[in-house]
Amino acid sequence: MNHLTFHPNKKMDMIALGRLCIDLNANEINRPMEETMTFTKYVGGSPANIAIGLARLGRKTGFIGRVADDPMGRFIVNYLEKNQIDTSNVITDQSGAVTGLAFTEIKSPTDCSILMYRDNVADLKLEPKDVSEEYIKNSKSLLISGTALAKSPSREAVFLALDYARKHEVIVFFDLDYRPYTWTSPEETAIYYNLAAEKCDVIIGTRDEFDLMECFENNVAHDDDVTAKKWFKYHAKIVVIKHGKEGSIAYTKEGERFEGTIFPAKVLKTFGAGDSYAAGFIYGLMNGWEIPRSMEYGAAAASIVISSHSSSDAMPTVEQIESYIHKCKNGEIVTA
Ligand SMILES: Nc1ncnc2c1ncn2[C@@H]1O[C@H](COP(=O)(O)OP(=O)(O)O)[C@@H](O)[C@H]1O
Ligand SMILES: O=C(O)C[C@@H](O)[C@H](O)C(=O)COP(=O)(O)O
Repeated sequence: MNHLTFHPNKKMDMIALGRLCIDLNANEINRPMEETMTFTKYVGGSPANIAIGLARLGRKTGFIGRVADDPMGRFIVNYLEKNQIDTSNVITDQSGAVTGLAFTEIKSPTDCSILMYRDNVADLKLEPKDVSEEYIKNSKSLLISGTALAKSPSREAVFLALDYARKHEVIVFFDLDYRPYTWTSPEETAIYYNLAAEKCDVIIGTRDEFDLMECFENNVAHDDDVTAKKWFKYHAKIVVIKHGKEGSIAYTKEGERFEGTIFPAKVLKTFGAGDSYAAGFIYGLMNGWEIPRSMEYGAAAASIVISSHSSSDAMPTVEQIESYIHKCKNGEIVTA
């Protein structure tokens, strides 16, 4: 069944909007931050990671965002360009804002945390005037991430991009990507997340993220079916609820429900799972695949990334995913 219709005659496959940051991932794994001495630098930020993931899979991808006018900002733009991501709509901020940093602590493969430095960050300085109607019109899809809704003017820029997408039949993916640091309160988050989600075709989030959005509702059982149904009254065609190593569940407006399993992984760290899952899943949908096959691709991409040191640089190619799935099905890769 064809759940999404991507416009066939558009130049770009996906434009991502929002956060372009730096991840500093601990080199000394299995240690708390207090004892971690060295880090490796990567491009980071959820929408950046997803765009890199989709570009690695061969899709034509672009970005709308702001970077700081500093060497970190230039590192990000160079990296996107090296990965064939169009940066014509990435603006260098001149307000003195800085690049957002995420230091990761890997205490154990299952106990990871992220320490974010996000005061006066360039990505949240994105303005409505930075969002080009023409650029969005020429893309088959738009990806927004929840963090870009955290503050003005980035918040207004997201809503303008959503209006342009609706006007020009651009499919919108919403990765909820909740990061508490930049929000004032859970209530504020819920209100803006709900307003944005009403306009999106595909909503992807963890159970915790949907719980946050439902803070004014009565879904005490945290029931995925209830969550998904709500969105089909609006614009959504597909809702995906992720459950970490328990896998994921996808719902469609037509009433289908698909359970996605996971692939084995030699887990180094858990972050990066969601972004790689989104890249693989979106790739499948854009190929016109059925939802279970798209979920399988997302889950395989996630297993590859959580078995690697980075979230962005480790994004796999089609060949890597195919080979991973093949090896798992042959029993050559098993959970560590
Ligand atoms: N420990 C794990 N082993 C294998 N796959 C995993 C593991 N954790 C997550 N995944 C995969 O990554 C997907 C997204 O992970 P999840 O943790 O739910 O998202 P997020 O990283 O956004 O919190 C899962 O649906 C699953 O396919
Ligand atoms: O999103 C960030 O700013 C940090 C990411 O780059 C980081 O790699 C990460 O946390 C990925 O998150 P996930 O894919 O949602 O697990």
